Amino acid sequence: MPSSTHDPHALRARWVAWRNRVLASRSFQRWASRTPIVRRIARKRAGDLFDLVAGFAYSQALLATVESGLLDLLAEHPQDLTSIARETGLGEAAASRLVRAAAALDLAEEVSPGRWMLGQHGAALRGNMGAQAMIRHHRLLYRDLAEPLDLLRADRRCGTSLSEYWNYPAQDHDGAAAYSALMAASQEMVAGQIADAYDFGRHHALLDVGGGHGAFIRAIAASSPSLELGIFDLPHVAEGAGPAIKSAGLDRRVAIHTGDFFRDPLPAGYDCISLVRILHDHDDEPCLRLLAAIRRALPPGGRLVVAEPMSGVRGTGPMSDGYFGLYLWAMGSGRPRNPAEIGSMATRAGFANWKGLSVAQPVITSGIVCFT
Ligand SMILES: CC(C)=CCC/C(C)=C/CC/C(C)=C/C=C/C(C)=C/C=C/C=C(C)/C=C/C=C(C)/C=C/C=C(C)/C=C/CC(C)(C)O
Ligand SMILES: C[S@@+](CC[C@H](N)C(=O)[O-])C[C@H]1O[C@@H](n2cnc3c(N)ncnc32)[C@H](O)[C@@H]1O
Repeated sequence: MPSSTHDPHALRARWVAWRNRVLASRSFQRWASRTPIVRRIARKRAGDLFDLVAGFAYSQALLATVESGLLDLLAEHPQDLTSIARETGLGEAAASRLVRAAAALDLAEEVSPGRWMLGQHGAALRGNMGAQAMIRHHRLLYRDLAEPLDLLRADRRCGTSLSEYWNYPAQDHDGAAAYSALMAASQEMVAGQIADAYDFGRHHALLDVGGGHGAFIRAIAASSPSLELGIFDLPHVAEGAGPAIKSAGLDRRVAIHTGDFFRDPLPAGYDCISLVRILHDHDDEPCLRLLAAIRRALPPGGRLVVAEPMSGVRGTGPMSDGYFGLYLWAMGSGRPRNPAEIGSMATRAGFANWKGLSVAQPVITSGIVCFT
């Protein structure tokens, strides 16, 4: 639609159109690349665009780094190519190609000629088993994204690798165990962020709805020792929570409730309910039903804590819309939402108000708390 003089955004659109014509011009690009000061911005922009183009190759170099065992191998002592080749089961030429790619991505670092250790990204990733599990899991996502436009054109995204993997109600015991293990592996980083941002110790009892094998509840149990705890999940998932809860010595403190949160009432007696990485899986209408069920289960003064990656939060960059948007599309339901969208759904479902939580690493999760 052509911009009219009454359109309050017309000025911005005209500026963007002008700016983009300039940026697209080869002669402007050549001028900017040669000109002091501007040249720095031009290089940065060109590098950013190259990274966007090469992202898949970077991701696969990352996968090879994780799968080859390089993260452990380079952790403590410098290794030369002979030992890298031997330990990764690659030929020397291939090992050299891999470790150089890893170094280019800051996963590895050449500490003396021909000897390698972990780089800074490599060091952070080595301690993060959740991120490593996700890197392995991305095989399914990349399979679904091989023809992205076909995926976006499809009305119903059933039959994708991710829709089968996350088919919650229809999963058999093994399928539920696989996705619960993936979630549990990545839960440590999420729970740590939320426990630092919200004091669960102010409550008497916390119910984690969609709590899987209880990784979130186990983390909160450690930081809030007087809290009573519960998990609610589908029967074939919750049955897997028992052994983990027992081996953590929490079987007297954690109640396991089973049911379908879209059909069955949630248990009463909890003054706090958490939804960790649940709402973004579902479209708006089922989310509203779930939020209304949670509101009904909470007593006066009760609270709901929602934790998941959210869009529009400073520090998240392209993570939410650029990654989770496509991930959830391939999964066949849900979407990333910003804190205000989730808060407004909660108020439509009967909550009085909400506020955002200040989370240290919003690339891992954001959070809001909703008040009855
Ligand atoms: C001390 C010295 C030498 C220098 C100091 C310099 C300094 C301050 C360095 C910073 C060090 C530091 C604190 C690093 C921290 C790094 C962190 C926290 C890195 C975290 C990385 C997290 C990653 C990569 C997480 C990835 C998560 C993914 C991909 C999650 C995917 C989740 C999915 C697909 C969930 C699916 C569930 C569903 C179905 C959508 O509901
Ligand atoms: C993405 S996982 C998140 C698990 C956990 N909260 C976490 O962050 O690691 C979604 C969880 O919701 C559960 N779930 C999905 N649909 C459900 C339903 N209709 N009723 C009860 N639980 C359900 C799944 O079994 C799974 O444990």
